[in-house]
Amino acid sequence: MTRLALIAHDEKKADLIDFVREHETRLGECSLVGTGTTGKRITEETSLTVERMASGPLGGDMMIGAEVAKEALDGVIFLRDPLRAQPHEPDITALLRICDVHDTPLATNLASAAYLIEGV
Ligand SMILES: O=C(CO)COP(=O)(O)O
Repeated sequence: MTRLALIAHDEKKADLIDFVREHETRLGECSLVGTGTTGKRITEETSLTVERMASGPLGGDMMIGAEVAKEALDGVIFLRDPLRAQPHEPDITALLRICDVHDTPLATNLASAAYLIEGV
């Protein structure tokens, strides 16, 4: 089964929830993991269940990165907030980097996320 990570910064969480609702059928065929707050909100606000890692600022991005390093993920959708600095920026950069190291599909905006879920 396709295993996907879903992550969004606070300003992008509503967009990700709308995306999940719009693509519920396709995403329902996948196993989903996410950072803490993102996973909680998707689980509460959509029909899908997300396995939750720690919250991003507490190491959640690194936990997702470890899954990528183990090649245990088929893709990562990470809606970053491009307009605000994050306290855990090094963790975010590390996650993006490890996706490139393992050639793991990574979408950081909604348009590319739509392509990603059709392609994985
Ligand atoms: O900060 C995040 C990703 O860098 C997301 O973490 P949360 O889903 O816990 O808000």
